[in-house]
Amino acid sequence: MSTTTTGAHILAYTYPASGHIIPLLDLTHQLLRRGLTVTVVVIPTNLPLLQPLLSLHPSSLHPLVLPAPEPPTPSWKSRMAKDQAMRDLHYPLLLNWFHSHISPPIAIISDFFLGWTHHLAKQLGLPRVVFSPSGASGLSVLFSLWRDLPNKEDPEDMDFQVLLPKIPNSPVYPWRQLPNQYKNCQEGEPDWEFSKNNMLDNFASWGLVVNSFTELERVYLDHLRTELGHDRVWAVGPLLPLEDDVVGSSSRGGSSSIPCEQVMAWLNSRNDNSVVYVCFGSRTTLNTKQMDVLVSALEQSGVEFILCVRGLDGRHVGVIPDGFEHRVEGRGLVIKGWAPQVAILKHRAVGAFLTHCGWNSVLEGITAGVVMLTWPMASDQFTNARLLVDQLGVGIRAGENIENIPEPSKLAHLLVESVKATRLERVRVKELSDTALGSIKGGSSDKDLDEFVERLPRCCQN
Ligand SMILES: O=c1ccn([C@@H]2O[C@H](COP(=O)(O)OP(=O)(O)O[C@H]3O[C@H](CO)[C@@H](O)[C@H](O)[C@H]3O)[C@@H](O)[C@H]2O)c(=O)[nH]1
Repeated sequence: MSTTTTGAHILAYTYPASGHIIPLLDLTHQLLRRGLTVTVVVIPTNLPLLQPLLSLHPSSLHPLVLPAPEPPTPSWKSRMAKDQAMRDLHYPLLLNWFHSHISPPIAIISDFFLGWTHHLAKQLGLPRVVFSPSGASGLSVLFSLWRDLPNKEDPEDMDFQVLLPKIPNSPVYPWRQLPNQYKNCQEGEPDWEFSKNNMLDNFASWGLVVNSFTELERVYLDHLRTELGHDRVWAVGPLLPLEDDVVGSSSRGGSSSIPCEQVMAWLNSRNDNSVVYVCFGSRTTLNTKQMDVLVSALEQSGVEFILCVRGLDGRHVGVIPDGFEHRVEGRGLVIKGWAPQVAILKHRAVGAFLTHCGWNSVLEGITAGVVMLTWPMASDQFTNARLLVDQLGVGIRAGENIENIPEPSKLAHLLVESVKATRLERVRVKELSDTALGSIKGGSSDKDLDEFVERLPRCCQN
């Protein structure tokens, strides 16, 4: 890592969802360590997430708290409606803030769901850098969909095959597995126009920083360079809390519902690679059938496990049946709420991870060197699962959303297999873990980050 002496000031604008804000804050940490000054835009509820970083960098990190848009009654019609309201509220506030700042940022880095910031940056005469919390393969699919706009004739045909021949390995997806923002809205609707423009604005931006590493997704990164028509694409992942930052890894993205020490003590008494960690990210809830299958498989399997579950207010979701925790007492730990995921995955006792394949979970699982049982549910997760199983050989297919819910006995068998020492996936994922760690410790991602930081002040002189 090189430390810049320029102290350039940049604006990092986070999208308010855990899977998006966590990696951008980890990137901010890296930029601060390289000597940049960073103003981070957050909505009030996310301000506490900045606290660990603020205590490490009190003079070079500045929060800029902007209000969240007021929800209409009864609530938002769609995520896109909420995103548009945020744009309408934040755009003029940011413009004013820039104009009144004595030493304003020289560049804006913002999440790919904030494509409209391209126009703000343009109006200010600044470069905008896209931050992708998804991998290069997932992003390639999103770009390809919004550029080529594939459509199906029969609106009911969820099995309609969508061919994406330009992307490496020419993937084909059934319509049902396309990201919601694309498959659930119709051309001509306001949501559609907003989503399309918001995504295509990312194409027009100055640069792209991806939470991935070259050795993991080389062909997709190259594909993105070709599609964008320039080489200002930097792979800087896996973005993680620093290894020596105990606070960072135990409270990343939120405070744990159970004290982290209690979870670590539980894991300390287990054998190496014996425990399966089960978690479906920050927002996915299981329906009743999915939950029934999962708990019954965990019971049948006899494996040791940590199960992290969450329910979202007002949603009809599967719940853990009465008596389950008692029946698995001694070999299963249930965390209701937020789990210290990175700390759990890094523990030597954890050997496998049943995951929905959110990209952060994928990178955290790879870095920790655990075998992944894949059960993708939505957005880029089907792409991520294919990468893990078919291309990297470090994952085992377990399920697919509601269309492919495994039999409890089949899932129980996979849980047992996933912690076996002899599985080839374990050998491969350990190697990939070494490569991932090498990339951020002086390797490809470290170099990309250095180059990105060096090019920032220069890009502003052009
Ligand atoms: O109890 C929990 C649950 C989650 N996490 C963390 O929260 C993040 C979750 O991110 P991810 O695994 O990517 O899942 P989602 O929250 O579902 O992420 C959304 O954003 C990702 C990045 O774009 C996409 O890949 C996903 O498909 C999308 O659902 C990870 O860092 C986890 O370590 C915890 O620390 N504790």
